[in-house]
Amino acid sequence: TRSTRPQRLLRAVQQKAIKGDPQSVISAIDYFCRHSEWAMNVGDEKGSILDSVVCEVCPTTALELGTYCGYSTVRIARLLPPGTKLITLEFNPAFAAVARQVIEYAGLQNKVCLVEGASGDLIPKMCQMFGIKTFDFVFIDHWKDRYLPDIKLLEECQLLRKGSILLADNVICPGTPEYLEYVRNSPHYESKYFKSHLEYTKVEDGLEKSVFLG
Ligand SMILES: O=C(NCCCCc1cc2ccncc2s1)c1cc(-c2ccc(F)cc2)cc(O)c1O
Ligand SMILES: [Mg+2]
Repeated sequence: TRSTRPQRLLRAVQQKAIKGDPQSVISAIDYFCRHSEWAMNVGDEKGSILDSVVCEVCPTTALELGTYCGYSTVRIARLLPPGTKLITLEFNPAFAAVARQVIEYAGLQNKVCLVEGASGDLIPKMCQMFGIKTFDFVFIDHWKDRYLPDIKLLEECQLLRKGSILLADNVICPGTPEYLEYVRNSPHYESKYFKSHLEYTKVEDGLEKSVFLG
């Protein structure tokens, strides 16, 4: 049977990147997506904004909603000091299977815990599954209509603390209007928009960074 796009992306990593070198994995995926097939990774332009926020926060506990092929997982995990854990949730088993191999190729499997399932089911189990009290950093990049319900769920489960940072992808394209309206008008968040472009295109998109004020 024909291969899938995530499988072709993984093959590009295995053929072009250096095992154990996260930067070469990132570059191989970006090259594949620019020159062979577009894929919905956060990409290099928004990816460097993601990098700067992760470096500023220096999280000890981090959550990613939406793993896909593991591109942003590798971007985040490569910046985390030893002893920190990135938990990443993926709904689609085929995406998760590819992401595990991409993360392992980058040599970051010891810093990442990939959990398969729906965010709405898994978020309430974070404490019992991982003993996580609160997340310092959350990268939101899954179903666009789940952004708002899932941050409300994070609040309800008391998984956010004063100063927790949320960084949301695609707030313009495909767009998350209800989420934006909420974090920009809620007294519980201080929000800032980082203008950029949809990965590998000239279409406007951006990241919204929101600090939970408690
Ligand atoms: O849908 C996108 N991303 C989510 C995939 C959904 C995967 C999920 C993970 C998970 C984990 C736990 N619970 C539930 C879920 S659901 C997405 C789409 C575009 C795009 C932009 C323009 C286009 F023309 C076409 C696509 C660009 C992007 O950067 C994206 O991130
Ligand atoms: Mg995205």
